[in-house]
Amino acid sequence: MRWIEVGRSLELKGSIKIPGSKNSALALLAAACLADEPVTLLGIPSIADIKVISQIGREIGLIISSDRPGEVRVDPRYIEHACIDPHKSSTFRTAYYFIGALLAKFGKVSVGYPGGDDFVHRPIDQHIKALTMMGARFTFHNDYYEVEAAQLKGTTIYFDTITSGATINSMLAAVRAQGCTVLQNAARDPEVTDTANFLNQMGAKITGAGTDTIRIEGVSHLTSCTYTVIPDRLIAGAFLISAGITNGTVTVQDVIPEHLTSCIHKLQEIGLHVEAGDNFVTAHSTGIVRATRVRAAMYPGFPTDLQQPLTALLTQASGKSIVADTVFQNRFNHAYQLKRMGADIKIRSGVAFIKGGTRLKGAYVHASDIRAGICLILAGLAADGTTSIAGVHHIERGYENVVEAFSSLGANIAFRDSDDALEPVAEG
Ligand SMILES: CC(=O)N[C@H]1[C@@H](OP(=O)(O)OP(=O)(O)OC[C@H]2O[C@@H](n3ccc(=O)[nH]c3=O)[C@H](O)[C@@H]2O)O[C@H](CO)[C@@H](O)[C@@H]1O
Ligand SMILES: C=C(OP(=O)(O)O)C(=O)O
Repeated sequence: MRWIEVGRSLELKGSIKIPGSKNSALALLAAACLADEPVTLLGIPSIADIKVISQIGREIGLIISSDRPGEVRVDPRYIEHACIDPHKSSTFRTAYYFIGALLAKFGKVSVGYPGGDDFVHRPIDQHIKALTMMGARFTFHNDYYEVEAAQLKGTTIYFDTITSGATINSMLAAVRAQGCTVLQNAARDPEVTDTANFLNQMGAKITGAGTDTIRIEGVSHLTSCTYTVIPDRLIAGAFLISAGITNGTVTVQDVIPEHLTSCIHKLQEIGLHVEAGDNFVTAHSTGIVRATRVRAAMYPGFPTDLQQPLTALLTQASGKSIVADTVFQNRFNHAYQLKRMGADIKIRSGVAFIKGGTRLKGAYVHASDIRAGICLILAGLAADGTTSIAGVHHIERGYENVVEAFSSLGANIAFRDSDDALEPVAEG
């Protein structure tokens, strides 16, 4: 068994280069299947989810090679079939992008039900609605489902709820569909825009990505290109929050500061001094941590994926904070773990009420998903004693070298496994 041990670590200091975005990279790797020629992707993070999607790709005949870290060459010319391993599909969220990416070429795709972080209920009804409106037919089996379409046809789709996954999947399907597809009430997330930019660079005709109306004119051929994935705004946000909880100063480099706008404003409201340049953001603790209200919402709202790390910081605020998540209403597994560390949090009707100012103490805790894991690392940095975090495989789905990155800022943090001597990590 492996776990992460964190010792109290105050005043983190330094700079972190932010890797490419997990959520974008997953979409781009699937999108590469639409091309008729090899493409090169730069900035692809080395994380578990990418390894699984690459394995799936290889199993269907996609040739994926890499000469340098982050650089991935994808040759889609020899894809043989579109039967995606149901077991592997269920170990991460976005195997469904293979539907959008392969349906036009193969006429039939089979795929397992989506996995990923478990927030009780993550429906895919908007994917089904959009693809059905474009002419696809779904058949559901116990462990997998099949999607068939002799010819996808463009149409106007109004999403009942704003979803980045269904927006990206529909855009992928529309790229090689006949005629024009219009996506209304579309997600405006940077990962949607990134996918559209990559597709356009291959020759797709997509306009409006980044707004709530996206138009896609179907094309019959997509060419080779080299494209760099956007930086991971969610990793960047978590490191900025780490400055607040440790009373330190942390710079995130190679970021697009505009993608962090809601996070920057929230941290300023809480009391941090935040400075943004062309491609960096620095968060500097002023020693003040004010309580606040957070309503996690779809982009450009405060990201649900930063709600958990921010909650760790709010346990140290002066006063009572209120956190609601309008995207995943039950995304509070981390709160129960924080309570084991001494935090005073009550969850009522999908809202977390956090009484700040409690002294956290190290405990055995479990990361139930990626961001819960990062939340617990942050809490561990502020806690007395040693915090032992199990569920490391969840964290590794989304974070590259998380232990090395925090160590480089001065954190007392280490991987442990059952063979290690049970020496606690040092206290700062
Ligand atoms: C791999 C990936 O990119 N994951 C991100 C993606 O997940 P994912 O793409 O799954 O999230 P969505 O943007 O689709 O979900 C947004 C909201 O729409 C709902 N919904 C979604 C699809 C659907 O068919 N029906 C439906 O009702 C969801 O339950 C949720 O309430 O966006 C989430 C919201 O920013 C992030 O937390 C995840 O990190
Ligand atoms: C929810 C997340 O990921 P996924 O959608 O892949 O489960 C996340 O990255 O926080």
